[in-house]
Amino acid sequence: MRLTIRHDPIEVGEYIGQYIAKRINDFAPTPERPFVLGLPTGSSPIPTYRTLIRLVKEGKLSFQNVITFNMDEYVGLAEDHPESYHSFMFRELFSKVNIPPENVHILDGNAKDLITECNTYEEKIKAYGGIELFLGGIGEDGHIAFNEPGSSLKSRTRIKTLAYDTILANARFFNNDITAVPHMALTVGVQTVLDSKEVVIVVTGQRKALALSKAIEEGVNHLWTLSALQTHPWALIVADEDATLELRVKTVKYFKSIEKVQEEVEAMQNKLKGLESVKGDVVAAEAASVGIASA
Ligand SMILES: N[C@@H]1[C@@H](O)[C@H](O)[C@@H](COP(=O)(O)O)O[C@@H]1O
Repeated sequence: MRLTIRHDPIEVGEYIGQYIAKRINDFAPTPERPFVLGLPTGSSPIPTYRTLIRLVKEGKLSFQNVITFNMDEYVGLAEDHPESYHSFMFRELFSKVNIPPENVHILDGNAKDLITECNTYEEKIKAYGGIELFLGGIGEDGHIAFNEPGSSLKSRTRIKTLAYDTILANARFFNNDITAVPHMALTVGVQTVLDSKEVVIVVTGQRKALALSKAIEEGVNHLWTLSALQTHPWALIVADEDATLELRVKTVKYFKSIEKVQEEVEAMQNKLKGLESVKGDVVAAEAASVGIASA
């Protein structure tokens, strides 16, 4: 697992937005081979979504061949309620990028048969060959998606009762009226997230500091479900300075030093690539001068 630290939520959003755009562009998705992206809601990913929207507007990124699967949705909240995750995603991202509506998948919290809805969701993900990159946030109690403390780390998409802390935390979106916050949700499971090829987690703000330390400085534990990420082969957490407040100085220094080394290695690789392409040009020019046609 890597931890990258940026100054504030805006810098975190810029970093993750650029990172995702690069992954999509390097993948070069086509209609036959789309890029499958998992997405979260919440306030934390908003700066990332703003970066993605800007990159699309600048012509540096396209969602034409991107398929999305959202993490979760409330049960029993009308789809057009301003706080439903359907409304959130449309407002914060989908209405502002060139994603075909049929490429978007969000759990239906009003489905007649919620269990079938969850099982079908898992099958749809599988049918696309799995998720390439899952972007996620965390709750203050360390939950990922709506996998509240005590969730099985092997869990899959299912119905979950929300923890009281989560209901309280989300009341800010419902005029601070906790009775208005749905008490149940459909959510992808911890294992659904772990099954994706790559996981990127955004953690910003002091509110998340304890959860971050529990997730990365202690063992894998179902009481802090994000900690399951320690078992993932390709995981990245991007945090702002405030979110690191509960981490040991040693942990922060360690991950910062790793990032520095990584940057040096990348700079060296780019330099070598540059040298190789210059070498390639020289060879091609020499070949042309002695009449060898290039293949
Ligand atoms: N189900 C969502 C999570 O996916 C999200 O990570 C969390 C944090 O939200 P915020 O980013 O607003 O703190 O909120 C909800 O619980």
